[in-house]
Amino acid sequence: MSGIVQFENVGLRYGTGAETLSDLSFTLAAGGFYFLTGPSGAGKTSLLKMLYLSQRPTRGAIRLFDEDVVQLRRARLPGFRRRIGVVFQDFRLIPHLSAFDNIALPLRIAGVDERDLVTPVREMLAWVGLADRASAHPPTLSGGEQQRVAIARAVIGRPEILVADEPTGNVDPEMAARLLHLFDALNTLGTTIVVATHDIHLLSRVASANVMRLDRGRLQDPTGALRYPPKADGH
Ligand SMILES: Nc1ncnc2c1ncn2[C@@H]1O[C@H](COP(=O)(O)OP(=O)(O)OP(=O)(O)O)[C@@H](O)[C@H]1O
Repeated sequence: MSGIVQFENVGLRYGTGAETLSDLSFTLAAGGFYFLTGPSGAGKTSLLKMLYLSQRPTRGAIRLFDEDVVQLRRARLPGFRRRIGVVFQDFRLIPHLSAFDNIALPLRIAGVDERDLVTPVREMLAWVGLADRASAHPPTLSGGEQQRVAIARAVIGRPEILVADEPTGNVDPEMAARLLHLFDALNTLGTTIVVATHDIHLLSRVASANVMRLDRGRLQDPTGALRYPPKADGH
């Protein structure tokens, strides 16, 4: 098995300065749960952007769903992106759409019938604790509420990969645990999960999760756990 995501000697340089990310080589197994952690500025968001195809690497190879995506033609990008749910650090909700309509968006884009999307959207609103805010618009929601709408929108279409950048940064510990449970449930259904977080308390909450640590643009992988299959001796 080759993994759903493969990075091979990937490097990223913004402009003409030093590389922001260097020598990234790892494989994520389909159906795995991965945390990406590391200090502020280590490059977590930059790595995720390459994974969800909003940033091309300056060197190296990236394969998604068993296809080389570095030289992907622009016309093919939407097809790949539809298979990846993204929770952006800055949410990126559509301000003139209600919470309900923001969450319904991926289903509408996928052509789901209006009659069939009401129940899943309402269930998702309830799951993230916003059942009574369905008609509220993002500018009238708190940061934590907006974050929960963003998470609901990212997971509702059951993407093959879910990428979440600091998805619990604006919520209290109880809600963070609930959201993580939602990711875990999605993972059980087969979605590969990648969560970038500063919050080291989150890391122990998903027993099956692998932890990827970035430090100054390099991945720390002393045990080789990011290789699939893992090394036979477990070290
Ligand atoms: N578009 C860009 N142009 C130039 N430099 C950038 C750009 N995006 C990020 N950087 C730089 O790349 C480095 C890594 O940033 P990145 O946002 O990936 O780190 P991070 O680990 O996600 O940080 P944080 O935890 O604070 O969100 C930083 O030094 C940042 O200033």
